[in-house]
Amino acid sequence: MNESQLCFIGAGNMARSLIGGLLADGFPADRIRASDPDAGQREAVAQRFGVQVFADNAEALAGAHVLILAVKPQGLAALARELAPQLDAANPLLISVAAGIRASDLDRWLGGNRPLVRCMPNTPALVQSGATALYATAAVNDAQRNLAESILRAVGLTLWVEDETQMDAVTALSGSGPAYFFLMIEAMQQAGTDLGLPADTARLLALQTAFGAARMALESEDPPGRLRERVTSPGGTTERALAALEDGGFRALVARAMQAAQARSRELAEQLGADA
Ligand SMILES: NC(=O)C1=CN([C@@H]2O[C@H](COP(=O)(O)OP(=O)(O)OC[C@H]3O[C@@H](n4cnc5c(N)ncnc54)[C@H](O)[C@@H]3O)[C@@H](O)[C@H]2O)C=CC1
Ligand SMILES: O=C(O)[C@@H]1CCC=N1
Repeated sequence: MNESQLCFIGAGNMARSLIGGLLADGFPADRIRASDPDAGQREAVAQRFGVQVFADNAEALAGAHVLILAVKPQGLAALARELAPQLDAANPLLISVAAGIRASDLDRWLGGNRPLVRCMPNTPALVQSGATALYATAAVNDAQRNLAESILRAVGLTLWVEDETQMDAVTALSGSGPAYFFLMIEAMQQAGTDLGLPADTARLLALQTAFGAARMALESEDPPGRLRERVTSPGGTTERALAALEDGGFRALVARAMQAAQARSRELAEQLGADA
């Protein structure tokens, strides 16, 4: 991605996470532009990251080699139709981060046969600890595939899926996943406070424990189940806690949550993809 100019269309949560992660990786701010109709969003991005911002998408994308479409799925069809006539001359690589929207629908809205990569990143990209699955359409050549991968790899782990339908499951797992862990941290912090700890102590212990467990699981050759067993002394405290979680249907609840997210991703594809 050495000389590439990147343009983010939509400067909200996901764009900011990607921009922040790219800058932390050493990507120069003067090669990133962002556009957003919302003045508050533009100001926030310009102030925080020092990138050039635009109210007008056409102005922002001039000269860009890569366009990252980071608007809500509901706004993607209208945006793609607006962009289509402006893409012919430069033929930039397009990267969509939108949940649900199928590459074939987006490609149709963009005028057809565009080099288009659909991906599902997550917000820990901000701290270069993201996880992104990518899917390329037939119009994407090897150089463009490498370019898309290098952009997302700069902010965390990347992997390609060859079967696009898997993107709905990826969205349910890693796209939405940070929110599940944040909820767990919130719940543990609250429970710690309720058990009598000062709020700051409960917060720090919950955060460091989540971080330590994730890091240990990542770095260990043992599966998480084995690591769990090593915390669980027979007749001890963890055993009681885990029994309460299992009795409460924790695993089934997680499965239900992810099935709901996958179903919503499919539903978005059906509802919004029908837009001619
Ligand atoms: N937030 C997350 O954790 C993740 C979000 N995504 C995807 O990223 C996309 C954006 O989500 P968020 O950043 O969370 O939403 P957001 O609402 O924070 O940001 C979207 C931005 O797009 C702007 N926008 C709307 N219409 C526009 C247009 N025509 N041209 C330019 N900008 C326009 C809005 O003003 C807003 O600032 C969605 O499609 C979502 O599915 C994907 C992975 C994770
Ligand atoms: O909640 C959403 O729809 C987006 C996609 C994955 C994470 N946030």
